[in-house]
Amino acid sequence: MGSKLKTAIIGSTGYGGVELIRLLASHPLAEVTSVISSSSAGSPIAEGYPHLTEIRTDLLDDVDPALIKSKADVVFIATPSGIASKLTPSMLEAGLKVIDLSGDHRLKSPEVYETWYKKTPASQNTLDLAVYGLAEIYGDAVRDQTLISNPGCYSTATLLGLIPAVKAGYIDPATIIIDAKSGVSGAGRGVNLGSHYSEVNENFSAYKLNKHQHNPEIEQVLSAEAGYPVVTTFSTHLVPMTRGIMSTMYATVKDGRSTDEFIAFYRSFYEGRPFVRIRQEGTWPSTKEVWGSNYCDIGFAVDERTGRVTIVSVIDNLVKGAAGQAIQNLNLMMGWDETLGLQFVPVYP
Ligand SMILES: NC(=O)C1=CN([C@@H]2O[C@H](COP(=O)(O)OP(=O)(O)OC[C@H]3O[C@@H](n4cnc5c(N)ncnc54)[C@H](OP(=O)(O)O)[C@@H]3O)[C@@H](O)[C@H]2O)C=CC1
Ligand SMILES: CC(=O)N[C@@H](CCC(=O)OP(=O)(O)O)C(=O)O
Repeated sequence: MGSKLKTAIIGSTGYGGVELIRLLASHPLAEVTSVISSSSAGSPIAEGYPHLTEIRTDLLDDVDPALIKSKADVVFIATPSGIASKLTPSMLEAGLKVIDLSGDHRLKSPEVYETWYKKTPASQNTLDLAVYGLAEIYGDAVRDQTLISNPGCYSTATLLGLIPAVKAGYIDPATIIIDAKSGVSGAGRGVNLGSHYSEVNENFSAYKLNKHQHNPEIEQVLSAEAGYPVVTTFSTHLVPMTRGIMSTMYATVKDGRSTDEFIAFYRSFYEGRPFVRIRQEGTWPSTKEVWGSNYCDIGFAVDERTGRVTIVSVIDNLVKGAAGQAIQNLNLMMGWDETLGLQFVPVYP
């Protein structure tokens, strides 16, 4: 225990924070030495999460940069958007490395952030410092950095499914349509009408159409990869399940590429990246097949009749979409094997 890297979690009483606690409990080189709460400091975390009884007996700490620095070297910030932007400068000043799970440091333009999140943006200086941690694509840039911005859950599933095809010119980026669905834990632990059992159970609803805050994040990355501005239609839906995201993407195929060519190209693109698994022709992934794991599974179907490809990408929103990728980024930041503490077989059925 003594020689492990010490980490702290702000927002430890939320779903993302509690998932970090679960995953880091079996990390070989890192441990959680401080769990932090803005509303319940002084209480044991197991009071709100009895599944942590006898696993974490320590009391929740205050959000105090000096206290956190006295206990840890890296801090995960798993708070609602609009809060990490306020906390990060004081954490960096205290000498902590920061991994932000919220949306506050993903968009490079403060104006774009303000438009989509309707909140006060982080300063341009802090945004310039932040490295976007889509681990399979930008992992090399994460090493030795002090501020990592963990991608959005929908963005992770979507971008891992689209980037290779956009980069290599397999599809026309102007034709991309993204149809995405999430389980309810994506909305966090806070109670609101939209995540109420009676509203969600036996229901399937669209929300935030053309207004979702992950749309500019997806466009920012695809534009950089394409080399020119890309805009996408991005539709989000709530599914009556606890965990899981499925992003189904449609685009016009270039140069008559076949399903087999997509599969072979994506396999070579993600070679050596163990968390992306490409399905064989005729099988498409489902959310249960990645449940509780850090995998992103991707499948393809080119329709010669329409000239379009359908790309299906699934993740567990709380693992690859949040805490798992944050730990993958911690591993990359520290120069460790990216799979440390993340080698879970999905829970099935
Ligand atoms: N849920 C998911 O699947 C994903 C979530 N994310 C992002 O990760 C972040 C956390 O999400 P999630 O865990 O689901 O959210 P939750 O709502 O479950 O938890 C957020 C936590 O933030 C803490 N918090 C609230 N206000 C403050 C504050 N002013 N200062 C410090 N802490 C505060 C709260 O704890 P307390 O009151 O104890 O301080 C709360 O438990 C969000 O930005 C979310 O968008 C990203 C990808 C996926
Ligand atoms: C089901 C559900 O409500 N999901 C959330 C996921 C977003 C999220 O996690 O917030 P960030 O923007 O900080 O990544 C949503 O659609 O807003």
